[in-house]
Amino acid sequence: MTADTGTTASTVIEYIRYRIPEERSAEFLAAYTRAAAQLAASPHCVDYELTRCEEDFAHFVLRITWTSTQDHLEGFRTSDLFPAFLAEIRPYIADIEEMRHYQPTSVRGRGSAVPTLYTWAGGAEAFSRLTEAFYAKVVKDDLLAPVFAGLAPEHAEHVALWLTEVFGGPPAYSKTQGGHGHMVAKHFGRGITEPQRRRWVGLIQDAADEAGLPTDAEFRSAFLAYIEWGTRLAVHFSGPDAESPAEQPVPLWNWGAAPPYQG
Ligand code: HEM
Repeated sequence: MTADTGTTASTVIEYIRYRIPEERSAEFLAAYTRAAAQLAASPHCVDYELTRCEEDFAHFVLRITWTSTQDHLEGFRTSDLFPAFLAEIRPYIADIEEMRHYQPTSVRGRGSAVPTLYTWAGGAEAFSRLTEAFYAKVVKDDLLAPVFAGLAPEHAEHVALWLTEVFGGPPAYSKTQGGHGHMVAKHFGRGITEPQRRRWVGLIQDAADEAGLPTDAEFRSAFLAYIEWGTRLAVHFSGPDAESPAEQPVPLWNWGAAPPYQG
């Protein structure tokens, strides 16, 4: 899954370094503001950002993530968008100091400026409280009790470990139980219905309230997005057409469009 970064294995990052004399920097920025409309419209462009050096105002770096080098050179450059783009930036071509494509390496990640959903929720104890409250409801529920008949005593804690890992906590589920494929396989053949899925979604939200998980809009919307995604996968993989998925890492869920509010 690439939801975390919005990029795929073949994406490439182009860096263009400019040195623009102070007296031309305003027109340079204005030209790029217009040229950016062509990048924004290109299906080959993932994202772009023009930055200016704090220590030396003459230095600018434009970073463009392309879906691939070939898509940049043969897709964007031969597209209808390119002539308008080139017309804007042509006056600055002689000011380019470097223009090359860079491949990402495995050295990448996030710092801790934004807490993980796991930390925000209250850590491992919060997820244990959540699944305990949840399965206490499940075993009394008319639609779900039959699905979970003969539930293993460790089930609630396993699901807590899973959620802990998905929301950015320690990788305890994949270390002690298995990866995504292992978890998905637990749902094979169970024939989960849409009403049962809906009830699961409703009860886990009730359990989140009861277990004291944060109620802010940003956390709950990200939490619910995962629950929607996960329960819909569970229904799919419990059905007659399900095939074993290739083993893949546990999905790492993150904040949605709204980051946490830290007043
Ligand atoms: C976000 C949604 C879901 C998550 C994160 C989730 C998580 C898990 C995990 C981690 C396991 C394996 C537990 C273990 O290793 O012992 C499991 C098993 C199971 N899940 Fe889910 N699940 C989800 C949705 C559902 C839904 C919607 C249903 C049914 C309505 C369901 C029914 C079951 C059943 C019956 C098992 C097997 C329990 C057993 O081993 O006896 N799950 N689930």
